[in-house]
Amino acid sequence: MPRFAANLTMMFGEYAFPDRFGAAAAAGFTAVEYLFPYDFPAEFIAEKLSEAGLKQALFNLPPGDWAKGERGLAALPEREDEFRQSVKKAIDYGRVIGTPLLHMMAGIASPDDPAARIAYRDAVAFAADAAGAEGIGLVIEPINGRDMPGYFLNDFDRAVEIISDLDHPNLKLQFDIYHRQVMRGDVLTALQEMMPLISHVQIASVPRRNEPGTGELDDFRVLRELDRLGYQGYVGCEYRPGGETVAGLGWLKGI
Ligand SMILES: O=C(O)[C@@H](O)C(=O)CO
Ligand SMILES: [Mg+2]
Repeated sequence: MPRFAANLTMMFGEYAFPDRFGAAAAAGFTAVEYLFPYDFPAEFIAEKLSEAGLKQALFNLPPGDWAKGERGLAALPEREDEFRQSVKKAIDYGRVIGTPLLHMMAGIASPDDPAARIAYRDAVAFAADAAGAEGIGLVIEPINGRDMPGYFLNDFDRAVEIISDLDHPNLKLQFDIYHRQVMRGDVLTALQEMMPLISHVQIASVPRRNEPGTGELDDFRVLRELDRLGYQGYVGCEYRPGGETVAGLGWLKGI
C-alpha cells in the first residue's frame, strides 16, 4: 500500500488551516502536503508538524497573485526577478519546514509562445539547481486545462520532454492521477512509462475530484499498480471531500 499524505488545502476544511495538522494526524495520516504555507511563518508550520508528529511531503513555490488568477511565474519572462525571489522564499521555508520536495507551478501562458518556453526552461533549471543545493527535490506537474484554463504545462508528454532534455538530477515529475485521467486517460501505461521520472503522485476521483473510488476510474487498481511498479514516494490525497473529511476516509480501508 502506498504511503499517503493528506492534502491540507483540500482536506479537513472543517478546521482553520493551523488546526488541520492535528486533525490529519488524529485521522491516522503520518504526512501532509498543501499548496502554500506562506500565510504563516515557516517556524509556526514546523511547530504544527512537530506537535502532530507529521512529516511534510511537499508544498508549492509562491504562485504570484493567486487571487488575481496567477498560477505560477516560471513561464512569464517579464517576471523573472520575482520568480527568482519566489524560489528563494520557497527554499527558505523548505529548510525550516523540512520538505523533501517543492512543486514549481508554470503560470498562465501559451505553451506555443517561444518566449514563455525559453523562460520556463530557464526557470526549471534555475529552481532545480537552487533547491538541489539545499537537498530539496524539484517537481513539475501537468495540470488539465478544464480546472486551470490557460495553464502553460498542460501536457504530460511536454513535461517528460522537458525533464528528459534538461536531464537534471534534481528535477522530477509530479504525476497527478486526476489530471492525467481528465487530460488523456491511459493512466496505467503512463505510470509505467514515466515511473523512472516520478517522485510525487496525487490522487482524486474523476470527474468530481472527490474521494478515490467514487469516480470513473478504478483508483484502487491504479494504487496497486504504483506498488507493483515499486513507487516509494507519497501519494498526496488532493481531493475535495464529498462530505465531512473523516467520514469520507473509508476508501483507505478498501486498498
Ligand atoms: O493539482 C493541483 O491543482 C495541485 O497539485 C497544484 O499544485 C496546483 O493547484
Ligand atoms: Mg495536483
